[in-house]
Amino acid sequence: EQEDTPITRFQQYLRFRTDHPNPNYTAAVSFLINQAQSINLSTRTIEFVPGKPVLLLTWLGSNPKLPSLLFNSHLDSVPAEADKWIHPPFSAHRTDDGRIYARGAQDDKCIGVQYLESIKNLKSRGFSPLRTVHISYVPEEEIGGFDGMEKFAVSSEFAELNVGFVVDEGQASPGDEYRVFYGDRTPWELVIRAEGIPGHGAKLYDDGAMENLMKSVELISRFRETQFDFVKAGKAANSEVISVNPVYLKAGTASNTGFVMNMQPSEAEAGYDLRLPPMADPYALKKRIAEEWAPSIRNMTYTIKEKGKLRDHLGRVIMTSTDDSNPWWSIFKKAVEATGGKLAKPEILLSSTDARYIRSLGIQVLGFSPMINTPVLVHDHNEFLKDTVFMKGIEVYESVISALCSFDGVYDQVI
Ligand SMILES: CSCC[C@H](NC=O)C(=O)O
Ligand SMILES: [Zn+2]
Ligand SMILES: [Zn+2]
Repeated sequence: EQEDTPITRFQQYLRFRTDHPNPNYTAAVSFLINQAQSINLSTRTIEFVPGKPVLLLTWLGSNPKLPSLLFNSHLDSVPAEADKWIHPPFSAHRTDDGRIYARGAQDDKCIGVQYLESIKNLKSRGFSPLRTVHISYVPEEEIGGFDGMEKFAVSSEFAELNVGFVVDEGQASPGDEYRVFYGDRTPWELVIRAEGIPGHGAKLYDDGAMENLMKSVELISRFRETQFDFVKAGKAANSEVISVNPVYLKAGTASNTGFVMNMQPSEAEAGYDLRLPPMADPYALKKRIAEEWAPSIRNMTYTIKEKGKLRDHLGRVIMTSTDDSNPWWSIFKKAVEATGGKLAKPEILLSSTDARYIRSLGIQVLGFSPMINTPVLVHDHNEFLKDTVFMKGIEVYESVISALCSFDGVYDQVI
């Protein structure tokens, strides 16, 4: 007979194929609904986009008028190159020394199961919450959250939850202090295009498209170096500077065998993954792009797709305060410490999570995944989490959830 333990339940959840590019959410959501019903949580599925469900679980508080708490995770994961893994990425194989290998083991199916397991334990001890606790499972985070959290966050269903404070995913910590994140970087998809005079490949002339584009590519590389130098000099963390990384180059005239080699093309284009930390000045950067990186005098144009906002509706920079003026922070910190854990200095996250959509509503979010002594393997081959770390995480959430939902203070929105 198959065992049924928190670990086997974690393994079951990891085996659902919610990896991109074709995540199947149906089976994973039914599994979670079953788990939730077995501990008497109410369940609700909302499809803002058909086939892309948001699952919402609720544990009603004794004072449901108080702003609620939301614990969020995403259902989807990035793809895995199975042949490059030492154990198949969807087998959730557990080694003799307790490593559970699976895509999603760290990012972020661990927290999705830990939330449920910790509530199960709290319930079995007879604990009941003062504030209502919600758990959400959203689709599409890994590809930007546009059909997931972005729509959920602005929905009437979300507004009705009256959320006061949110905990979302964080990242593993190789050391023995838990990492916690008070802000994300905002992604911009930047494409620069150059047009120019076409001509014979043998001729030297000004204003060719490739020449125009390459000048910009060099300028952008130089800017990238200045940002990276701050990091290398120890003046800023990687996540505190603007990163701009080339992700594609497109130019040339196609031939049957590849490219026509004696023609200088009339169009050329480059794409960048650009990330802005919350404290960056988006206007200054846009000016730089317009005047230096894609100036019309060099026949250049550009598009920026902003995948999230840097400021809330009142124009405030979107960050969660992590000092003792914020009672949610103090309660969270003490709750982690009560389990014998220590928090590292709060950080900005290098990448971007769904937390940015909630922060842009003016609601505070901390990014937290309780994994210490664990190498950071998000989106990497051989992603794993140790069983002991997973089990300890359940205990940490028991402490965090019970402390936050017992907070009876009046300071419900301290930004
Ligand atoms: C364009 S938003 C993409 C969101 C994605 N999140 C996790 O990796 C990221 O690249 O950070
Ligand atoms: Zn994630
Ligand atoms: Zn991810």
